[in-house]
Amino acid sequence: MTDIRKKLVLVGNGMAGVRAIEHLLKLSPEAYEITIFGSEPHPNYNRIMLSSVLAGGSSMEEIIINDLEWYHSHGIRLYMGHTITSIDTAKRKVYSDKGIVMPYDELILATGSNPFMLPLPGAEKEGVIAFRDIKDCQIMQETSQSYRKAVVIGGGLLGLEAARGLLHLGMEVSVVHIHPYIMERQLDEPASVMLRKELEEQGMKFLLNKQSEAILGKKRVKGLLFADGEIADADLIVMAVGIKPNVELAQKSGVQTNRGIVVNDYMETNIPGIYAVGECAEHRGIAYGLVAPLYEQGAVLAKRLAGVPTDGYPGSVTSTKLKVSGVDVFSAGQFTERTGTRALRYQDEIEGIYKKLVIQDDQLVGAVLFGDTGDGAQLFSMIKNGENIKGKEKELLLGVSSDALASPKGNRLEGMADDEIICGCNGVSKGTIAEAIQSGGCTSVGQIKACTKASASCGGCKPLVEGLLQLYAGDNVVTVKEGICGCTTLGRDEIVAEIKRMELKTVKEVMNVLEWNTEEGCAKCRPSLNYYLGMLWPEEYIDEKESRITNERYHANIQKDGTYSVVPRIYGGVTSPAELMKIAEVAAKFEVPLVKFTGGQRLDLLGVKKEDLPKMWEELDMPSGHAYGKTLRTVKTCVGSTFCRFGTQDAMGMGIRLEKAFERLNTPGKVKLAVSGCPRNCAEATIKDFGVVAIDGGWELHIGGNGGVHVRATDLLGVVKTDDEVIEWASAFLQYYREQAGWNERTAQWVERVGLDSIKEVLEVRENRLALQERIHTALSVTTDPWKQIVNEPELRKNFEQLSEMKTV
Ligand SMILES: Cc1cc2nc3c(=O)[nH]c(=O)nc-3n(C[C@H](O)[C@H](O)[C@H](O)COP(=O)(O)OP(=O)(O)OC[C@H]3O[C@@H](n4cnc5c(N)ncnc54)[C@H](O)[C@@H]3O)c2cc1C
Ligand SMILES: NC(=O)c1ccc[n+]([C@@H]2O[C@H](COP(=O)([O-])OP(=O)(O)OC[C@H]3O[C@@H](n4cnc5c(N)ncnc54)[C@H](O)[C@@H]3O)[C@@H](O)[C@H]2O)c1
Ligand code: SF4
Ligand code: FES
Repeated sequence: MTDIRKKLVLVGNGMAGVRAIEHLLKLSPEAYEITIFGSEPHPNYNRIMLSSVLAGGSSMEEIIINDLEWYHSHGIRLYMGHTITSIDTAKRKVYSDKGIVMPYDELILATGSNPFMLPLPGAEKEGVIAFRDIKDCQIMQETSQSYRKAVVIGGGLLGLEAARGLLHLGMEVSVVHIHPYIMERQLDEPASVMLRKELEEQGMKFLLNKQSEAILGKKRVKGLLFADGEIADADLIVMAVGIKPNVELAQKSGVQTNRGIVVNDYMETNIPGIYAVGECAEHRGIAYGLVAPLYEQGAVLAKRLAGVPTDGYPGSVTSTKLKVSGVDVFSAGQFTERTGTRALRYQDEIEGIYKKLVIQDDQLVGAVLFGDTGDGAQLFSMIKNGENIKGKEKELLLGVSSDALASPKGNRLEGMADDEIICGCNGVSKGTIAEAIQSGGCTSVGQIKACTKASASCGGCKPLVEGLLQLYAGDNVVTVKEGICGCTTLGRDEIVAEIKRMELKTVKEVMNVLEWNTEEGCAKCRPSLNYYLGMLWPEEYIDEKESRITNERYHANIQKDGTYSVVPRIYGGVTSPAELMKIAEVAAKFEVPLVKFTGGQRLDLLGVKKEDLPKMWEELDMPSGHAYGKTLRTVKTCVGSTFCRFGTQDAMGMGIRLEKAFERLNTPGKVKLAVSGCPRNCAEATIKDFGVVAIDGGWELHIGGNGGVHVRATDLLGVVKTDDEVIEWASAFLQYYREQAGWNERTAQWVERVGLDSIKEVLEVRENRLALQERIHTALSVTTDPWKQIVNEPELRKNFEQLSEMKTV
């Protein structure tokens, strides 16, 4: 019996083309007899996940989207490893390089892109490749077995993901970039600089502002020569300098091309019956290079082919997320300022967070997030929907949680149309996820991932998927435990318990024994492990300087212009004319551009050059104020009974005693204390981590307060009579916090998480307090003043000054 169905041929067995076919099969499963040709010898796979394969996160098998059984079960004829070399548009036939001639009624061109290869002399040498397909991935894996040095040309998304993968494979990796800062197409300069520093900490080297001139070597690559005459040694060169739409077949067959194959809003080319979709298509002058818009195009094309009415494809706003473990970078829309736009920025160099929102006519038009990208998906949704955000700008900058999204108040998710794409990487709509929860019974993000593929690639959509879970599954949501970072599935408590149980003593040992999935860890887990090990083995553990954040390594806060600030300790905020004169002299001698009183009652000398730091510390001859670390910062005091007529206790004396007792203590997050001499509370003790307020005949002890972004008033821990009791309770509280909280968790978050009662229960038992006090004494007994140590140890000082002199690339 002859098949009377129309013949549909797809050229290009990649992500966009096959996605269009999947849609078509849903809309009109019997309409076409389908044939697919693909040059690659594989079924359709998730190209996005090649980065994950290279970085050791997925296997080749795991990235197959449609296995051969899928083609078979849908009656699709598949020619793998066949390249279509010509089209006879008059006779409606395509010709393959292996001699197949296939007639068509409708033809889809989905030929994707070709990587752009710099036409450098020597580019044909062995060991010079792109990063585009499974074959490239395999070459990199094989090369890493016998060679050491890799150079990646191009500091864009692809280049950085390739570089991370090569690091994982054990190679030394240098990224060559033509501009002064990386990912300039997605990031502004501050975010780019933060990203580069983070990647440098993971082991990547950067050669910026470099123009590649020639590839050196005989048969195989040996090095890369730059226009300035410098040479980078290389056993492997990966070019990742952009892509160009693959239009060759269309061009020679008379289909109109420009940069890409020119299509209208229905993905139709100038030749009747021929369509183009994906990276090869140029729509309204744009050829997209990310899957989300390509999937949107595929959905429109499928409707067109199925005869289902559609408004057509309007074009897309795009967002990107770098898929490098331990680094969170997000960028969307129009992220640079131009006439008529306003920008809001938030930068926290200590926590490594940068956020920028670009606003035009009260609408969010672009965003850049670094370090904390949890809100990326929501912000992107707002950019796409053109929502009016007047009055909410700051709230958005500081962060909206997924709870807020799902709540009736912030019902952004509720208001979203069912066909709006939630997961751009995998083209999963809100409706599909809702169905998986409501009809498919999914109750966790993992189940939704398995069922719909949403959140299976870059993970950027996870907050939205969580929001939908809350919206549709409510109380049935199963929260799946997550690791402290992408390098492990273990949570904080499990890690601490295992370190204790197995007596693990170094960061490397923990990573090996607890089977970290990255070799070097990341910026989240390395400092955490360093802290936990120091907390558990105070007398044995040698602090790993390289696992500390930058400010803690330099013992000074880096400022936005690259200079540092120096804050000496002034106990309880109480100083003297002699001390003030000394600070003034040092400030004048080193031409410090700004001297400022801090909120914690001390003096901040700002704008100090890196190379001046040890000399200034030496001349000041004062202890470090630790204004940069996760440790005791300040103890703010009021004048108390010494001068104030309302004062009932000596607030200054108590503050100084507390500061001397706990200075230099390593804590999970920074710790601020305050002491007020009466309940008028002029020292604002009730927004501190540990606040002491004098009352008649004693002291109130308050815990878990915070100023800053999320203001939290303290909880009352208890009331004590004597000064010694204040010290005993403060010691016990701080040590309990040290032992129980997660690294980077402030007391306010910790108290909120575990509850005041659970803390009281432990601390109200005197034996517990004394044991905790003893342990805090041990921890404190091994600390030294870092400034003095550097000043007095020539080796450290030399290293420090050499470090200071190093040029930042
Ligand atoms: C390593 C890597 C990571 C990426 N990460 C992301 C990411 O995180 N997020 C994101 O959105 N995008 C990412 N991308 C981009 C994304 O993979 C592409 O946008 C997407 O794959 C393009 O789909 P396509 O179908 O248009 O082209 P392709 O997937 O390239 O498919 C085209 C197919 O057509 C075949 N073909 C070409 N010409 C012919 C012919 N004449 N005959 C037969 N077959 C032919 C090609 O061999 C190819 O298999 C990444 C890309 C790479 C390489
Ligand atoms: N996470 C993701 O979303 C992701 C990951 C990988 C790839 N992709 C997509 O794959 C495609 C290819 O990625 P890409 O990074 O190659 O493209 P790209 O165009 O985004 O970046 C190329 C980079 O190379 C730099 N460059 C250009 N010429 C250079 C030269 N001579 N020397 C050094 N640097 C040079 C450019 O300045 C640019 O930053 C893009 O469409 C990208 O969006 C996306
Ligand atoms: S808190 Fe009380 S003692 Fe301290 S300065 Fe204010 S009024 Fe005086
Ligand atoms: S958006 Fe990348 S996995 Fe969903």
